[in-house]
Amino acid sequence: MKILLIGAQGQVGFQLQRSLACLGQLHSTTRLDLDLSDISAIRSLTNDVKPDLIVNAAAYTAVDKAEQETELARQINTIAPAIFAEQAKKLAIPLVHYSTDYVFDGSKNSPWIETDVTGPLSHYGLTKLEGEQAILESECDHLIFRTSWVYDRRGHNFLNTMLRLAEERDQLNIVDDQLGTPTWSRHIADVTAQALAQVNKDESFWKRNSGIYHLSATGQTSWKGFAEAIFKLAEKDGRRVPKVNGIPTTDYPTPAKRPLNSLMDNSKLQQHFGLQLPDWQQSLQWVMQS
Ligand SMILES: NC(=O)C1=CN([C@@H]2O[C@H](COP(=O)(O)OP(=O)(O)OC[C@H]3O[C@@H](n4cnc5c(N)ncnc54)[C@H](OP(=O)(O)O)[C@@H]3O)[C@@H](O)[C@H]2O)C=CC1
Ligand SMILES: Cc1cn([C@H]2C[C@H](O)[C@@H](COP(=O)(O)OP(=O)(O)O[C@H]3O[C@@H](C)C(=O)[C@@H](O)[C@H]3O)O2)c(=O)[nH]c1=O
Ligand SMILES: [Mg+2]
Repeated sequence: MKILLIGAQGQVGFQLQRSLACLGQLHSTTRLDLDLSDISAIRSLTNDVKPDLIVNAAAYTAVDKAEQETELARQINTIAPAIFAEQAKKLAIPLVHYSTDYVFDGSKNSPWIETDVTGPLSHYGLTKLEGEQAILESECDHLIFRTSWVYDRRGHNFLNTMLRLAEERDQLNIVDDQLGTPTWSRHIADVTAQALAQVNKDESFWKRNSGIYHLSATGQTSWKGFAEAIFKLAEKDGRRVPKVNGIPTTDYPTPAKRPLNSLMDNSKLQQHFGLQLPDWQQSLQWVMQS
């Protein structure tokens, strides 16, 4: 099997290079090989590579900047996935894609399920939602994993922001009324590979399983709770850590609005693939020790 992996230098894409390696021959691209704002380049690359599967881990993920760079965010998060889906349908191959908790408005009092009504608060969330919709409308075989609060040792993420700020500041004000679940990019990649490993055993795999899946770690916290867990582990490691003050979202104005409740119910993932992620604190410990 030949797998075309897009976004191989991102948090999830980088881990996918490792996780997908045993499933087949990988053709990985980064921004240098394929600029996703170039529609004709997307079409010619997929036609040239002739993959058996496309995995798109690229995205415009700068949530606040997306409020300004609206058109670029739309090109990467909506148009590019639409073209991949169109190509997948044309070549009769499946597409794996990732989306976000930010498609929701955060108003629910319990974890979000896949069929809940969406209502993005930010332009990033809107463009990601429209990317999902384009894939569904294309009617290609697909898996869309909606994940949340992704972090890793490398890349732009909350963990690395906190470790950087710890060097610079004695105190940090962190919002404590946005709830969610930090999810290690390695586990997103592992779930992707383990779900795909089930394809060959099941002739009706795509017919039965095409759709959206929530995919986050187990447990829940706030951004303040995430920061405190990071600093607890960093302190054990002998690093200097700042004092963390909890603040409401209203005291931390940002260009993009974020959902108050980002919690995701992962039952559908368990039901279809028998897969689940460990508790977020366990994963954070592994990441910090690595
Ligand atoms: N990060 C998070 O917290 C969350 C992410 N997700 C979703 O998960 C998926 C993976 O995200 P994650 O790995 O964190 O994202 P990253 O931001 O780490 O990686 C995204 C990759 O996309 C690439 N990219 C951006 N624009 C272009 C372009 N014009 N042409 C080619 N490549 C481009 C980036 O390249 P470059 O490095 O050169 O900019 C980067 O390597 C995405 O669909 C995202 O929306 C969902 C929930 C949470
Ligand atoms: C740096 C900092 C952030 N915050 C708040 C702002 C925000 O509400 C929250 C998280 O900030 P960040 O900008 O790191 O996170 P953000 O970019 O909103 O993270 C999101 O990224 C996209 C791609 C997703 O899909 C989401 O799942 C989510 O992971 O923490 C503080 O309260 N204090 C601080 O010092
Ligand atoms: Mg961010």
